[in-house]
Amino acid sequence: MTAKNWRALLKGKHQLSLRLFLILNAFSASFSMISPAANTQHITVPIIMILVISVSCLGWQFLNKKQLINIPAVSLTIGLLWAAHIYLKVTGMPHNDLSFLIIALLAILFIGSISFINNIQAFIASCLPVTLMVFWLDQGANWPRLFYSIALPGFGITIQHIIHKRHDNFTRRLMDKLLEEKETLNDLSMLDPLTGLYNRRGFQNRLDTILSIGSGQHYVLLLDIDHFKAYNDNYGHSMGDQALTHVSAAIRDAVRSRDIVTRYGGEEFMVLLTDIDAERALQTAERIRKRVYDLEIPHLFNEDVATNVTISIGLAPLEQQDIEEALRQADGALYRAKRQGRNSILVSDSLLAG
Ligand SMILES: Nc1nc2c(ncn2[C@@H]2O[C@H](COP(=O)(O)OP(=O)(O)OP(=O)(O)O)[C@@H](O)[C@H]2O)c(=O)[nH]1
Repeated sequence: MTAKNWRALLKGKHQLSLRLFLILNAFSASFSMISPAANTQHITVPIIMILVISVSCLGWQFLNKKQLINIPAVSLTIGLLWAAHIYLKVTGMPHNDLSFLIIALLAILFIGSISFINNIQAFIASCLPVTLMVFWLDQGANWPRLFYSIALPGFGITIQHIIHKRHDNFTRRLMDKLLEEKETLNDLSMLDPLTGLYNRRGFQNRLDTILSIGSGQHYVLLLDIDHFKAYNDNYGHSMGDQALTHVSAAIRDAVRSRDIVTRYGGEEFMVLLTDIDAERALQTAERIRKRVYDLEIPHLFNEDVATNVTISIGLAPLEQQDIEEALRQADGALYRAKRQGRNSILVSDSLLAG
């Protein structure tokens, strides 16, 4: 998951909180009209607007699931409308009703805190207008009680917000870690564990990238260790593994970083020389052959070839991005190199014809 996806997930979570906020406000506005907390004007313009806005936003969100509603704007608007409603109610009363003010304040704080536990800005936007209005209407007569009514939920939501933030951060870190490990596993699944070279999957992955860029001429080398069965049979499988590792490193060192070196089979390697001409490709093949020879890994059973480990190489051009055909041509050249005495490089018929 990318940081972008994470942000989208958080936005989705906030939109869900907004839905709860709208439902609670619609419910609360309807209830205030049917069963008002004080016997003054029941139905005010602000309370009708709260109901209309809440229901409209809910309907709009239901119809346009992918469109996000501006949460601070909606919560501030509803907060201001509640403040206006309270003002109209209180100014219609013969004297200030503290219990009405406290019930109104607690109701708004309850809706804000239960909906926006993970969105402190929206909580403030929805509750601040009412809080200021209630303090202003009370004219400081009962400020300790009002302050207590705000301080308690305010403290609660702050602590809950911190806990939520910690949970979110923990989940985020956990996901980053899992993502990192997935990348590592992905990389590992593209590498041969013995030699550290690309395996066929890794090769295909790199090849796709190179072909999509699509510039220059590329050449394929197929390389095979000579009489490796005899090496294994006489020196043992574990020595065989060591020889494979050294040969792999020699091949890797003999080419450029942009070339792709692959363990193609047991003791067979493939190199894709990228963006290179035929002459340089042949020179590179010769450099590889010599590097392996110069390793001087003793191989007394290399029959008539040498007394150390050697490789044979087939070289073919990659034409029209047809890797299968290039490999077939390189394999033919490798086969002939083996028949003609090994420890040598032969080029494909297609290259000779060209
Ligand atoms: N030690 C070791 N040996 C391997 C591995 N993979 C393949 N081999 C051996 O490589 C040998 C390949 O032998 P062959 O295909 O008969 O060819 P060769 O003996 O090299 O003869 P030519 O290719 O004709 O020169 C087999 O003995 C395989 O067991 C490996 O991972 N480790």
